[in-house]
Amino acid sequence: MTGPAEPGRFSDAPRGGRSGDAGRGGDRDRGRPERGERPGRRGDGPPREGRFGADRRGGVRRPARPAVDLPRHVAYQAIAAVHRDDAYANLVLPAMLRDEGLTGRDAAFATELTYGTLRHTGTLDAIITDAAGRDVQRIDPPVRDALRLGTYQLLHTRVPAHAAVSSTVDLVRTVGPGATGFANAVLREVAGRDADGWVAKLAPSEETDPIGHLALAYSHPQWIVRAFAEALGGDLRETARLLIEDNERPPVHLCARPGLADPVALADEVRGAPGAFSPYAVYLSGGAPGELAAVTEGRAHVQDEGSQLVANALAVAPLDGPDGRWLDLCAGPGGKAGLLGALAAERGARLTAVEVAEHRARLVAQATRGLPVTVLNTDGRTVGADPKLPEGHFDRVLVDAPCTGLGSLRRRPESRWRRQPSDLPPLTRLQRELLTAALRAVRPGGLVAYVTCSPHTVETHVTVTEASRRCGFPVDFVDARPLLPAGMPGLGDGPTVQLWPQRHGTDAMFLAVLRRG
Ligand SMILES: C[S@@+](CC[C@H](N)C(=O)[O-])C[C@H]1O[C@@H](n2cnc3c(N)ncnc32)[C@H](O)[C@@H]1O
Repeated sequence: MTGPAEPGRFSDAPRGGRSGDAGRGGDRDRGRPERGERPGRRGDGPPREGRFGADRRGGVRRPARPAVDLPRHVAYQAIAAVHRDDAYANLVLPAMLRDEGLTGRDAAFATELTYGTLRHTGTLDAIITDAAGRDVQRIDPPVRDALRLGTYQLLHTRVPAHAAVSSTVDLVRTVGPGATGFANAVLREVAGRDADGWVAKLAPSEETDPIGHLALAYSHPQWIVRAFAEALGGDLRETARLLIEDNERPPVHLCARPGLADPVALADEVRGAPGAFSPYAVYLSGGAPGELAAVTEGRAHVQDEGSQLVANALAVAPLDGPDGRWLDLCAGPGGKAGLLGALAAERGARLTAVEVAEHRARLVAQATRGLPVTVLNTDGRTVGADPKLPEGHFDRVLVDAPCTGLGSLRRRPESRWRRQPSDLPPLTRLQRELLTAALRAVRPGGLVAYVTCSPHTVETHVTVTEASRRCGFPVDFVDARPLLPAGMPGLGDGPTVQLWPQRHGTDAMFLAVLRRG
């Protein structure tokens, strides 16, 4: 799966880390408007007109209540929307930044606070519970979100402690009046240790409970840490490196569409750098990718390099016989269909792109405009029943299956806390059904690439093994490693491939290539 780029001008944004090492937020409080000079919010918040307001008793002017500065206010609103309305930060935050007119460093600061607070929520909650002497779940939700934001600033940015505390107390004054004393006391307690000090106090012992330790130290649910550790063969050091990557701002990659853009020229055009692995990748170092001319003109699209690699692997896998009918069985929103469609155009092939959700099918149509792609808004499991999806018809088939998305947690900051182990059974059933449909759709001798943006072995190895065993056709595994660029490190023993953020700088994409006998 390819997620939208993290909003804001990420070149300016301070990076959050486990310790205060990476934050550069401290500078932000120097040279910024005094609190109260800028209005905090529209409508129901402190007045926009300035630092002094009219005394309610009439006439006499006195200092107004300090307002919350706009970046923190926006971050708070985004975090509250995620928790209150089940919103997605990568959708609500850009809209809020736009509505409030936040750009440049202010937008980057609001983005860092929002994403950082959401990623670290589990550990922030454990710290707040300890500091407050009461379960964080018993704190009024608006005050709880304000405390999370304040605690994140204290432990993961270089915002000076006094600024983190006072701005959070100001925020609590507007969202939970009556709790300012409580918030002040909790934050002062939090400020008594740094992030490492809190981990030392609260995390289970590394020796007796290594999973519990990593979960608290790097703010992931334990079941996810366990799944990562299993997929990494029990290597807990590498698991820790992966968890650290999940807490970083993700890179933004472009895919220079083959035949439409040259990656080296595109890298010059966007002041990026050609990718390390994908022949089409360009790494961006800043800017708003959606606004680049190459993207608006359809010469390139935003796509994680790992997604490019797995789609390209299907296209380059050796195949005997006809090679003109390609199928993408789970196409929305169209990232891989965009790349496969451009490759199909070069090779005289045609791609059928299937997507069950209507709005996502429309996105696929947009993403593949001008390419030899037919979009079908239907269920991929109807292969054989839908005349447009005949059995044994296609030469190359991609199944980029719906999955937990555990391989792209860095792009979806709240996702790790929303996902549950109970999501796995219905997802893996659907994955098996879609892969079985793909094996029905491909002709004998044709190829199926099964891809997930999750390294969870239940969604990867178990699904592929079960589906290929039970599909009713002879199926061979093709070694996927030679289908990736020569010299790419860390691809394991094959025949499947697992990419990793901490090894390859990509999302954790899984790839299995199957040939129908
Ligand atoms: C992982 S995403 C695919 C990402 C896409 N390949 C890309 O690169 O942009 C999985 C997609 O499968 C779609 N989907 C889920 N169930 C489906 C089904 N039964 N048939 C077809 N598409 C389905 C989802 O709506 C979602 O858009």
